[in-house]
This record gives sequence, C-alpha cells and structure tokens, in this order.
Amino acid sequence: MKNKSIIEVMDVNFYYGQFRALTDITMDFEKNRVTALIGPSGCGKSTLLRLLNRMNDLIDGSRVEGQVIFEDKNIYAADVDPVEVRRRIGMVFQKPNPFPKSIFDNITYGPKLHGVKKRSDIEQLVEVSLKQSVLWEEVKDILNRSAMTLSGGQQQRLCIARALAMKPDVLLMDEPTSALDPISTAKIEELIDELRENYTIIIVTHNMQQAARISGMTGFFYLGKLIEFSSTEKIFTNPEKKQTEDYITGRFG
Ligand SMILES: Nc1ncnc2c1ncn2[C@@H]1O[C@H](COP(=O)(O)OP(=O)(O)OP(=O)(O)O)[C@@H](O)[C@H]1O
Repeated sequence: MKNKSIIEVMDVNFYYGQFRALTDITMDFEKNRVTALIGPSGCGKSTLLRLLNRMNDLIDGSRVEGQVIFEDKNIYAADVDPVEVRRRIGMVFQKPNPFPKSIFDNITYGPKLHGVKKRSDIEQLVEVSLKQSVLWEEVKDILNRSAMTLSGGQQQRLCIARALAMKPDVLLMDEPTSALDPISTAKIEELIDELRENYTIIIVTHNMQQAARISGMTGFFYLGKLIEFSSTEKIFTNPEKKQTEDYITGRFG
C-alpha cells in the first residue's frame, strides 16, 4: 500500500551555471519509506538529494526551477528559512565527517545552537540518539573521548546519531556505506531498516544489492532524467524501461 507523500518534487530543473544537471524531475517520496536513488556516475543522484534540503544553495552559480513541496510548502519559497529546512530534513554524507570534538559534543552541538539548554535534556538526547543509531553500548563509557578515535563505521553511526539529535522527519543519505567495510555496512543497513519505522529515508547508492535489500521504492536516473520510478521489487525484477534493465543487469554504468 502507498504511504502518504512527505516530499513532492514538481517539474524540477537544476543548473550548475549553464549546465543543466537535472531535467523535468517530478516524483513523490513516501513517508516512512526508504527510497533508493540509483544510476550511473554523474546522472544527478547527489544533486537531487542535495536539492531536497537546500544544500545546493551553498554552491555558487547554481539555480533551481520548479518546486519541492515538503509538508504542503515549497522549500524554495522566499519566506522559508533554509536552516530550518535542513533541521527537518537531515543529511548523512559518504565519508563520515564527525566534528573534531568529543562524542558527546558531536551530538549536542546542533541542538545547543537550536536552544536546547537544560543539562538533563541534553544528556537524555545524547543517550536516545546514540541508542537509535545502535552505538550507545560501544561508546557509553567513553563519551568524552574524541570522535576522531572511533572506527569509520562507528563514526558513520555517530554522524547518523548527530543527524537524529536534531529530530528530523527525513534523513538524506549520500552513499553512506561506500567508505565502510562489509560488517559496518551491514550494521548501517540494519539501522536504516529500524529507522524506517519513524523516519523517511532517501538514499543514494551505487550498490545495487544494497538498494534491493533496504529500499521500498527505487528511482533510476540517467543523464539528469528520472527514467523509471517504482517499487524496488518491480525495478529489480520487471522494469518497464530497457535502460533500467541494462543498468541493473550490469550492462552499463
Ligand atoms: N558543484 C558542481 N559544479 C558543476 N557541476 C557539477 C557540480 N556538482 C556536480 N556537477 C555535475 O552535475 C552532474 C551530476 O552530478 P551528481 O554529483 O549529482 O551525480 P551523481 O549521479 O551523484 O554521480 P556520482 O554517482 O558519481 O556521485 C555531473 O555531470 C557533475 O559533473
């Protein structure tokens, strides 16, 4: 059954200067669903992901046409605060990028900036976020240690905890496991499956098995266009378009 949409992308074109990186993208992201964005290198997956929380605003010369509706409002409307958009729609990057601070401070940095002050609230937030990202047991006794001393997989789970501490509705993940070993990758995939209960997750991945394992919906992109968007099962077993089939069977890309 189809869940309610949380983000609707309507007639979006995206430009880096003169170069059009996305053409006529229209798609809905369902609430509490994992959606995978797949396609060959340079097809625009990361551009689309960054566009969903106005991360592309930070790139000089970039321009968006069309609308991205998040809970009934265009996030590109003049009166929308991009900082608030990014709080509600969080992001996890390819390479774990903890702050060079303690594990504790990594989690509390954003919430403190947003006005969470009470010590007991802060401690509670640290514990809950680390439990949600299944890191608590490994770090509960070393919260004051530098985040940089954690393994890559632990750092990525810390980055997920840091994003969750902002109490987002949506998590955008840009190839979150591509820098990780298979065991850490499996842990993050399990985590994504658990988070799906309470969050909407949109993930860019180059790993076809990963898309098939963790997502409910999959969008296939090619040269800046959304070629096919359907249930993951359909995309991987019975795609409508030849380009999709060629890509998922490894004939190109
Ligand atoms: N900051 C930028 N300035 C100019 N062009 C860019 C910029 N970022 C991306 N592009 C171009 O936009 C197109 C889409 O890039 P994007 O990173 O979205 O693709 P992708 O599908 O995520 O690729 P990959 O899988 O390799 O990460 C590419 O042609 C890329 O060269």
